[in-house]
Amino acid sequence: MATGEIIRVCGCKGIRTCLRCEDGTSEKHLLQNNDPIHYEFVYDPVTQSAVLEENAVLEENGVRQSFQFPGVFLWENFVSEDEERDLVAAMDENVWRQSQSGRRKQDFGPKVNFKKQKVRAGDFTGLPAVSCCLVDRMRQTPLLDSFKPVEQCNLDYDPIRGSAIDPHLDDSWLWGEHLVTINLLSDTVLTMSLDQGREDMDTGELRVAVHLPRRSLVVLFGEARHRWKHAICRKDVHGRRVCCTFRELSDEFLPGGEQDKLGSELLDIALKFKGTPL
Ligand SMILES: O=C(O)CCC(=O)C(=O)O
Ligand SMILES: [Fe+2]
Repeated sequence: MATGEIIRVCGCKGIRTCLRCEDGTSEKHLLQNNDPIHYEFVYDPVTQSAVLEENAVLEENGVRQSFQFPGVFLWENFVSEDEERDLVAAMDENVWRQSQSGRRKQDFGPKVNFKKQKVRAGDFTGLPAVSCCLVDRMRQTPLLDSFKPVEQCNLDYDPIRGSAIDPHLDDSWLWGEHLVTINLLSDTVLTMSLDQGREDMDTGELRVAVHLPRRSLVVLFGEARHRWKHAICRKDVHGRRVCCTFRELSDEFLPGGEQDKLGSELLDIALKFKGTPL
């Protein structure tokens, strides 16, 4: 080991931290407290709009009370309580690997190098057997009727580890239009954010809280997929939370695309549902 190299007890790298590596000697976590001006909205699934939170007195800054927020689809009670218990029990039979920001993960998907834009099957053995009926069920809604997941990533969040995921956009070179997540074991909030605000508002950051009930499924597509970043804030993890995110292929890997042969090989593996985590 090189002199001065820090031995970390967790999966964090670079600017990411969790409660285990914020030991008081690192000042990196202070970065997380520099909270610039932002405006808080709440997503209303009935009107599919973002509504300014109560008590917010922001109108004098030219901030609107609400705006349409397309690209979020919420399916409450997607899994039953019994299914939730069985799904998590099946996941816990497999190893959880340490990941960044206090998360743990299990991956079922092809071997990808996003920087070099290279993908191959590698050791991928397919999505897990327990997901077969979940995928059949999600395809019953028109939005997902042709959804073919090629990757599943399970994440485990725990308030004791300070688990979170920073605001980010998912890759769109390999992954397609719909990001589908099943939220298990506790309610949480998916925080959507737009750094520059909207043209018809002033310049502060905008945040829209999408409340995710336990056992619900959420789909991000359109603007909510490509323009708005998404995050799970540490303050919104109240108990153990496990989620399963399913991703489909982008057009480049679908019939007629430049890499359609590779795409169909990967889908053949994925949809046999015989996978074990990588
Ligand atoms: O935990 C979640 O619901 C979101 C996870 C996520 O955004 C990701 O894995 O890219
Ligand atoms: Fe994401």
